[in-house]
Amino acid sequence: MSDSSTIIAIVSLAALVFSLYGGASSVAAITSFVRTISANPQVTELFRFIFLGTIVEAGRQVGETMLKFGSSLFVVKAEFGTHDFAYDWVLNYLEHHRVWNESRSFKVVARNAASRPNSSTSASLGSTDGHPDAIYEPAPLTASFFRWRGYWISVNKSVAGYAHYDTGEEIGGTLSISIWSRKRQILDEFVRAARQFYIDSKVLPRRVEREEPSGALLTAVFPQGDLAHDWMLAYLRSANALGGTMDFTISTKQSDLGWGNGPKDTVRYMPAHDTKQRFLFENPRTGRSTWLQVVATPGQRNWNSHTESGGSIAIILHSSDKAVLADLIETAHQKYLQNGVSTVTVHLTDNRGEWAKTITKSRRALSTLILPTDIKETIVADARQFLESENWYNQAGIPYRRGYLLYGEPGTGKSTTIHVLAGELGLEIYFISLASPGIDDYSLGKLISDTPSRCILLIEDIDCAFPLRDEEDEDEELILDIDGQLIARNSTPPRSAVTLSGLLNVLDSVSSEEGRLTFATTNHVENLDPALIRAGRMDVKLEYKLADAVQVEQVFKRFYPPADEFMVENHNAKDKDVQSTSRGNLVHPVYTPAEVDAYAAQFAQAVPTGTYSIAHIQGYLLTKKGDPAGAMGGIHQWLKSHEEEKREIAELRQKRRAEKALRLRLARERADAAAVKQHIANSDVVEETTDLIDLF
Ligand SMILES: Nc1ncnc2c1ncn2[C@@H]1O[C@H](COP(=O)(O)OP(=O)(O)OP(=O)(O)O)[C@@H](O)[C@H]1O
Repeated sequence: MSDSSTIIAIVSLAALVFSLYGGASSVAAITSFVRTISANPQVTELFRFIFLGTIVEAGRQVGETMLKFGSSLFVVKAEFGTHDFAYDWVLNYLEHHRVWNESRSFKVVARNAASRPNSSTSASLGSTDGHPDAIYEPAPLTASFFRWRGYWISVNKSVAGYAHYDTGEEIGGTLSISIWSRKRQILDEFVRAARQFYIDSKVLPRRVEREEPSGALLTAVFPQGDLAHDWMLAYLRSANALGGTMDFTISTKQSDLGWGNGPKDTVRYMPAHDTKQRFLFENPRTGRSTWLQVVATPGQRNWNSHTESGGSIAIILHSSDKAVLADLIETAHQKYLQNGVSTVTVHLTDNRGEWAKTITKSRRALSTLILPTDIKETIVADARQFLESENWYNQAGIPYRRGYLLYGEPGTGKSTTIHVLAGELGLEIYFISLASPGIDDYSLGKLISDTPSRCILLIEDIDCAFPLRDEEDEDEELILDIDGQLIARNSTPPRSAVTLSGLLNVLDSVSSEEGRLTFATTNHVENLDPALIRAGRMDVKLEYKLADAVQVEQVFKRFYPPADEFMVENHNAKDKDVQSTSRGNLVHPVYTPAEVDAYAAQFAQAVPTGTYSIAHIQGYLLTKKGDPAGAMGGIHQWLKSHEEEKREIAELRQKRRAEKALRLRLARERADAAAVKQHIANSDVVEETTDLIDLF
């Protein structure tokens, strides 16, 4: 059928339909109209063009379908969603291969390159000018081709859902790759290579939310107040966990634990609350690395005890292997034991009887504590075992608490022992002096209930509270009026407002059954009430004596540790005055360990055993810093002058005591005389005498 006859047929058909509704006259009009336009060659041409177009389009669609079918046999395709780790592997790998290098279409962002997880295509415009870098990213919808191991691969990055405001990381969107090969395993190889490259290059992974369900992640929460929380904190500090964060809280408070800095720094950097730190956990057992994400949630601050509770550290492990989590906890524990706790925190009270101040002291090594035999190891083991035996105490129905009484001469190491122990066990010290103003039965109870469960409660000089009433204190001063009447007693040490029953109540209270170690120290154990020191309240009693020869020798050696390498190298010079070196600000001659040992032995022989405290000896040695020969040479003179000093003090004391006794006697005599006078004045005898006198 010719084109024109087709048109005539179509139009006639339309005319027929129209005639059914429009009538015969209309049909005739339309038929004549169709005839007229079909005679027009331009109209005929137009209809021919439409017809041909329809055929071409149908052919194209058939061809495309066949091409798709054909290419599925020769091309392997894969799609990666931005919300998955596989996306990060592939994107990182593609960027490394500079796939977008030849591109003409970019998205440019201004950002600090260090904060970008995937920024290898960044074009640095200079980061030293105080402005962020420009980072070139492939524009979405740009297809790129590159060759990989002999295969052509095309890459297409679809429009991202949106970019995270803080990090610039894209959320939503996809990345599709097509590998021009019939072999499926090329895709496997490509993904494996991208994954391995990602692991090796250790790029910062993107952040993930804790709530995000993912079979690729493990989440563990460490609640504040639990020991494992402290282990993790110690690990985060040592691993410089702030490496991946841009959000900090800065503190100059010594009590705040910085995560990325040593304890000696004056300014501490801490992660801003609720931000996510990412860093690599190097597993010492397997030698492999796993990315961690850390979220620290602060707890509620108790302004009385200056403690925090209810917070947590959440760890998201970029691994689904639970053994990695176990390894992480073990590593953190080891780190905590090695050097995690480098300071000891001590809480002090104010004069209103409240926890007011916190100070930190450097941790003291166990080796610096000099006690006879193995007392220190025993006490550390005892406390450690107690802390690990909560279940046992609960099962046995025994209150979970332990009391230690350290008694003996001043300066023999009682306080030092507690300091060392706190460092060893990673516990904080809550220090109460019963003689402090503001401490009475009520405030004592409140203070103790405000302490956390795992801590050391230190009650120093506990005897201040309970001097025996029937024994007169030798330093007591009686204040009498002019008539010898007793006005007041003035005595040292000061009396405490705490009563014995108040203290016993506090020690026995339910709140003190939560794994707390109570330490009491005294120089006068004989003054303590037996009820206070009975087992159950004071379970371990340790006597501290004045130094014996072994201890004296050890203190000496501690003062003059072995020479460092520099000193040893120079030791062979003949003239000791010439080969001096400096330790701190002191310039002193150099001595070998053997020489120091010999001086130490002589020194220990010279000091009479059981006569001086370590604090005393330390005081003398401090005047001979870096000079063991001088220390040895001067000891006899020091002992002599010390003995003289002691004798003088004893004589003075004796004199004062005699004077006091005399004053007391005179005062009593005066008081007796005054009493006699008064009695006479009031008595009938006097009245009668007076009457008699009056009579005369
Ligand atoms: N056994 C010891 N080992 C190491 N150092 C000690 C020892 N005894 C005392 N010292 C040193 O002496 C100083 C005082 O010690 P410490 O305060 O522990 O004595 P103390 O027995 O508690 O005295 P006090 O009864 O007067 O409170 C500290 O600086 C400490 O370094």
